[in-house]
Order: sequence, then C-alpha cells, then structure tokens
Amino acid sequence: MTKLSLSKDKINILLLEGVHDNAISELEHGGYVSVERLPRALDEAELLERIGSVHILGIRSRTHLTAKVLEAASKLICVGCFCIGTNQVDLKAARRLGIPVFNAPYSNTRSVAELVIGEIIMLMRGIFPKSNLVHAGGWMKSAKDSYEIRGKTLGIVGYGHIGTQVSIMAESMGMKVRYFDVVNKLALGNAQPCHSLEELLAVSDVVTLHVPDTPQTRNMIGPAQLRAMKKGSHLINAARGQVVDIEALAGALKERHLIGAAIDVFPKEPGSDAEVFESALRGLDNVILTPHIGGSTMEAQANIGTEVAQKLIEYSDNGSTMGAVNFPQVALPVHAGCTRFLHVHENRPGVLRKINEVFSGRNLNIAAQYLQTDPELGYVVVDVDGDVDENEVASELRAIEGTLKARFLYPGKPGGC
Ligand SMILES: NC(=O)C1=CN([C@@H]2O[C@H](COP(=O)(O)OP(=O)(O)OC[C@H]3O[C@@H](n4cnc5c(N)ncnc54)[C@H](O)[C@@H]3O)[C@@H](O)[C@H]2O)C=CC1
Ligand SMILES: O=C(O)CCC(=O)C(=O)O
Repeated sequence: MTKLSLSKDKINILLLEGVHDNAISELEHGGYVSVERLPRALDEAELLERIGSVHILGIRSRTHLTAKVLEAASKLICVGCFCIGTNQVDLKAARRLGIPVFNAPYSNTRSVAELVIGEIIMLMRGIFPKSNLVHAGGWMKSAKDSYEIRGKTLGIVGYGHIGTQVSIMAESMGMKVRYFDVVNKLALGNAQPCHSLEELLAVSDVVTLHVPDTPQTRNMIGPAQLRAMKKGSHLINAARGQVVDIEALAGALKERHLIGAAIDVFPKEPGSDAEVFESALRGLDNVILTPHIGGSTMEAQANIGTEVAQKLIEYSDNGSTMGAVNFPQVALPVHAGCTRFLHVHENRPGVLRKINEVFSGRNLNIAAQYLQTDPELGYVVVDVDGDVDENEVASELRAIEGTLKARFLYPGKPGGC
C-alpha cells in the first residue's frame, strides 16, 4: 500500500447520493478510512459549507459542482462522478483549478439500453394507461393504437455506447434501425445512418435520444423537430433533460401528433426525494415518467462503485489520471524508493524547463518523468532519486509561473529508487 505525503487516514472522502457499498469497500481496501457517505445530494449552500475540508468528492447526477463550489474547495484533489454524464460539474473550472474529474463511461450502459427497449414495447402497446385503468377497476380491451414493434423503425439520435446497445437489441427484436450522429460511426448489424436529424425524425416510429448535454444538444428536440416527427410516433429521452423542450413535447402529445413518450430526465429534477416534481408532462396519457433511473440497477451501481473508486485511488496513490474526463491522461507505475511530485500547469512554452531546473538546481536526479499535454493543460509526474526536501521542492514548483497545482505525492526511501 502506497505511503502518501498526507497519511491516508487524514484524506477526507465525501460520497453523496447513495453511492454503492462497493465504493466504500474498495476505498477501505485501499487504506482510505475517513469516508463519509450521504444518501442525498447537497445543494450549493451545503456544499460551500462542507467542501473546504474534503480531499476527494464522489457524486452522481444530482449534485452540481459550480465554479463557486470548486473555488471554495481548497483541499480538493479529485472528483468522482459515479455515473456516465459529467455535465453536472463545471469541468473547465475543475481543470483550471488542477482537479481531475473521473466517471464510469460504460458501467450503466446496458441498464439504460434495456430500459429503453422495455419502454418501446410499453409505449407501442399503450400499456401504462391500460394498466392504470385496470388498477382503477376499468377494463379497456382494445387493440386501438397498439402495435407490434417488429418491422417498425427505431430512430437513434447519438450512436455511442448506449445508442449502439439499443441498436443491437432493437434489431434482434425485428425493428429497423436508423441512426444520426455528428461523428461518422460504424453501423452495427443492418442499422443505417441518416444524413440529418430531420431525415431520422421523418422516418422513425420511435425516436430515442442518446446524446450528451452540450450547447449543441440543448433543446435539439423543440417545436420544429416534433412537427418533423411522424404523426402517431413516440419519443424516448433517457439522455439529458435539456435536450427536449418539455413544453413543446407536452403540446405535441396533447394534439396527438405524438401518441406516447417515455422521459427519464428533465430540465429541472428534484434535488431530493421529498421535493415535489413539477412538469407539463404530468398526467398526460401514454407518457411514462421515470425519476432518472436509466442507470439505476443493482448491477450498474455495483460496477460503478468499484470502477470510480479505483480511479480515485489510482489518482490519489500514484497520480494516474487515466480515465479523467477533463485532464491529460498520465499513468506512471509506482516507482519504489523514489520521491514523486505532481505538477499541473498551463500549457505554455518553458514550464517543463523550469520544472526540471528546480530539480537540477538541487542536484537531484530525475529517475522518471511522464508528461502529457493538451492544447491548454500540461500534467507531469516526476520521480526523483536521492535526498529530497519535499516541502521546499513543492513550494518551488508552485512558484513557477503558469502552475495550476503542484504537490509532493509520496516520499522516497533512504536507498533511493
Ligand atoms: N438516464 C440515465 O440514467 C443515464 C443517462 N445517460 C446519458 O446518456 C448520454 C449518452 O451516453 P453514452 O452513449 O454512454 O455516450 P457516448 O459518448 O458513448 O455517446 C454519445 C453519442 O452522441 C453523439 N453526439 C454528440 N452530440 C451530438 C449531436 N449534436 N447530434 C447527434 N449526435 C451527437 C456522439 O458523437 C456520441 O456518439 C450520456 O451523456 C448521459 O447524459 C447515461 C447513463 C445513464
Ligand atoms: O445514476 C445516476 O445518478 C445518473 C445516471 C446518469 O444519468 C449517468 O450515468 O449519466
């Protein structure tokens, strides 16, 4: 187990939103014992109150890490999003502050895809309204507006991990699959790409959205796109709430232009289970509303718990940023006996030279060095041999112009590397 500059029992870890037990066991196994877990999200005021003492923070989709919160997080070394989406974090602010953000890019993919497949059948058979009626003592034995999915066209917007899983399963149940993506993607099975969103909307009996939340995807399904959908078709959104104009969707459903929708994500989601959910979609016929549970299965949460905790440990123990969504990717194996320093800086000429001068000026041998840059950021891990005054070196590194974060990670051994 790595001995860190700050002993592991002093590294405060706060996990929010009911992160799975696996995360706790993984962290404990890695020697991290100061772990607090809360079942809910914290709002900005609560975060500001608590964040100053937190070294590692774990969240899911409900906790919003704004620039203000991150700037107040003076001890924060990294963030783990125990989910796929990272739009709830101001990633640019985190980068600027030298804080890598990790996620679990595939661990709940299958869960979302399965939910979507189930919803396609439920919508096309009008199961929810019929079931509600039976619960209320009614009996509507009718085939009106009920269809098999076999032979129908599914339009997938965003042909990434989830979109392609949905594609494979839908085809295996006899659906024709069309997809639209801004990136040229390999078509799986017999799926066929569309040249534009409009083309996809015009041919699909069911449209399902699997794009990330970006400025380009905000309200990508608005009044014009809804009108462009086939009359009598269905919309599924298990991507992000801002992707669909909810008022416009409610209008299209009331006019019966669309005859069903399944929505898992909303522009405004309750911050806690106690808060009342408000939406123009509430009470509409053949609309399945779910509380952002696309990725909420036992399997997905268990896998995510392990995967993200491991990434946090790797960063905290070794400085590895593999899998970070806002940082250059660096992985350097533990170099037993060496003293390790981490340096995050603006990517401008001369910074690496200055870093090396700090060590050469002290007659210290650099035993290993790993640098990765992207157009804005540089991240270098340096292993040094010999007798090092870690704190002095760390403060010299911090004084280099362009430094965003610099710290000494673990000490060397008397014999060196
Ligand atoms: N409801 C839930 O619980 C969950 C929701 N999600 C959401 O699903 C989204 C998709 O997840 P993955 O498939 O894993 O992501 P991914 O990154 O593998 O795929 C996203 C695809 O969308 C494409 N894309 C981006 N902008 C586009 C645009 N303007 N038009 C068309 N295509 C565009 C990308 O090129 C990419 O192929 C996540 O970003 C997350 O927001 C993910 C997991 C659980
Ligand atoms: O389970 C969660 O909290 C969020 C799921 C999700 O939307 C994601 O993984 O992006």
